[in-house]
Formats: sequence, structure tokens, C-alpha cells
Amino acid sequence: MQVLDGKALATTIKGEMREEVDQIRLSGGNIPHLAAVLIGDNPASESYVRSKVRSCEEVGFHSTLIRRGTEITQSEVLEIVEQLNNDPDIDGFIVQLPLPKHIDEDAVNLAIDPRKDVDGFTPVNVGRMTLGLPSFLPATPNGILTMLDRYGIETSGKEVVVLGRSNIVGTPMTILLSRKGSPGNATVTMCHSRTQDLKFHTRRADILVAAIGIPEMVTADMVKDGVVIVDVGINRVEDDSRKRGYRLCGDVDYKSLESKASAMTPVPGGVGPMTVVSLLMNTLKASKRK
Ligand SMILES: Nc1nc(=O)c2c([nH]1)NC[C@@H]1CN(c3ccc(C(=O)N[C@@H](CCC(=O)O)C(=O)O)cc3)C=[N+]21
Ligand SMILES: [Mg+2]
Repeated sequence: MQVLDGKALATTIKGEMREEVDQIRLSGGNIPHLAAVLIGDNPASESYVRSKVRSCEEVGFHSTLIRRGTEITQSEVLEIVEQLNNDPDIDGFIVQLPLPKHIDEDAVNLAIDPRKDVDGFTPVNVGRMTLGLPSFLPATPNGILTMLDRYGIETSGKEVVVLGRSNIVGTPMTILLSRKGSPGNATVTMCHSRTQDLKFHTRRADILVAAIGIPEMVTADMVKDGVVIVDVGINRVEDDSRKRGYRLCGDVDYKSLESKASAMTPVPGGVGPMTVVSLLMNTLKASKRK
């Protein structure tokens, strides 16, 4: 089985980006500047945002972290978004999800200027993506496309099964893999919590994308020999034998799939680092607007 090493690929791509940023600096161009808004104290969110900021430093971007407590009000969040929309020094920004329960995520998303929406979550970018127009593509699906492309995994004419229908992974993944283009041109089936006879669908998959958030749900009996597995899940499972008290695992039972899959992304070190790289690529693109 081939390990689809997202961490190594992310390092390679970040090296390429660093060279491009060096060129921009030498020619006196605009250095990309990403801002991240982090609200509350969700440990997973803190770790993701930290890795985004660290990655900015690695490639030579400017970055700004805006941190606020859970007690923040809806209008205060909207005010931060408005400031970032209007700050000429900020090329792109993200508001880390999930937000505290009393904040309306849709209202916050709708307030983001699509030109700075490097997550690709706003209606303008989702619409443009769906129509095949230039847009900021959502980071996780785009990271997966980049990985399939760089590893030379053919998608044209393949049976792809996507598990999950979220706005940030399942839905855009389905759209992007079924569109004309490369990677693309796949026959895509989207499955979710109401799907009947899940195994019927998953056993037909040449490529299986798991984005459901249930630890190790996909097992060997659910797939055919030679399947390519993309595991989007990042679950923290209690484990007293670990120093941190938990271990990370995906939505796929990696051990039982190892002898059946032809290629698979590990967790950690698979899709996660590629997500961060896609965000950087979108920020670089946003910075060229000026
Ligand atoms: N506005 C917004 N945009 C996002 O793109 C967004 C978000 N909110 N909320 C949460 C999800 C999740 N996400 C990840 C990013 C990096 C890793 C990552 O780097 N993972 C490492 C390890 C992570 C760890 O050690 O916990 C890995 O898989 O190897 C994971 C998950 C971005 N998301
Ligand atoms: Mg700049």
C-alpha cells in the first residue's frame, strides 16, 4: 500500500511557495498577509490555528492572530470581520470554526468580503466554484485534489464515494470531483447519515473520501481490494497510555485497511497538512489582487 504522505507533500509545496515569496520580496511586491480569528478555547481549534500561523512563518507570509474569549457578542465578531474587510494590509482572513453556540456562523460567513474569503466559504465563492468560475476553493477539498494530482491518482471515469455532506468538505468535494477537469471527471456518490445500505455504495468505490467525523467507522469489509482511501477525519479519542491523554485517529480503521487499500492517507500527516497548504495558496492568490 502506498501511503499518501500529506505532511511530506505539504513541506515540498511550502518550499516552492517560500521561493515565490522570496521573489516577491526581492521585486518589492506585496507580501501575503493572512489573519485568523480564533474565538473561545477549543483545544483542537487552537492547535489548527497555531499550525496555520506557523506555516505562514515558514513560507515568509505575514500573519495576524486575533483572539477573543467565548463571552464575545455577535456584533463584536461582526465588527472584527468588518475591520478585516477594510484593512488594506490584510489580503485574506479566516474565522476559525466552530464558533461559540450563541454566535450565528451563517451571519458571520455572510459578512466576509468574498475577495478576502480564503476559506472559500462565502456564497459568492461557493457559487463561483459550482459554476466553474475562478474562485477561492475550500481548503480541505482543494488540498485533497492537490494530493491526488501530485500522487498521480487518476479520477477520470472512476467511482468516487464521498461520506459526509458538510458545507466545508463533503459537498464541495462532490462538486469538484464530478466537474470537468483534472482531477475531476469522476462519477461521484454522496453518502450521509440517512443513506440506506452504506456498504452497498462503499464497496463500489475506486476512491473513498471519508469525512463524517466518526472515529474508525470505515472498516475493511466495507471496501473492495485496491481502493484509494482519503481520510478527512481528525478525531481525538481518549487514550490514557498517551502523554496527552488522547490519540488522533481518522474516520477509517487504518490498520484493517492497510492490507486492502492500494493507497491511503494517514491521520495525522495526511489531509490536515494539505488543508493548511491550500489556505496558504489561497492567501498568495488573494495577495496578487493588488
Ligand atoms: N474557518 C475554518 N477553516 C478551516 O479550514 C477549518 C476550520 N474553520 N475549522 C476546523 C477545520 C479543521 N481544519 C484542520 C486544519 C489543519 C489540520 C492539521 O494540520 N492536522 C494535523 C494534526 C493536527 C493535530 O495534531 O491535532 C494532521 O492531520 O496531521 C487539521 C484540521 C481546518 N478547519
Ligand atoms: Mg502585504
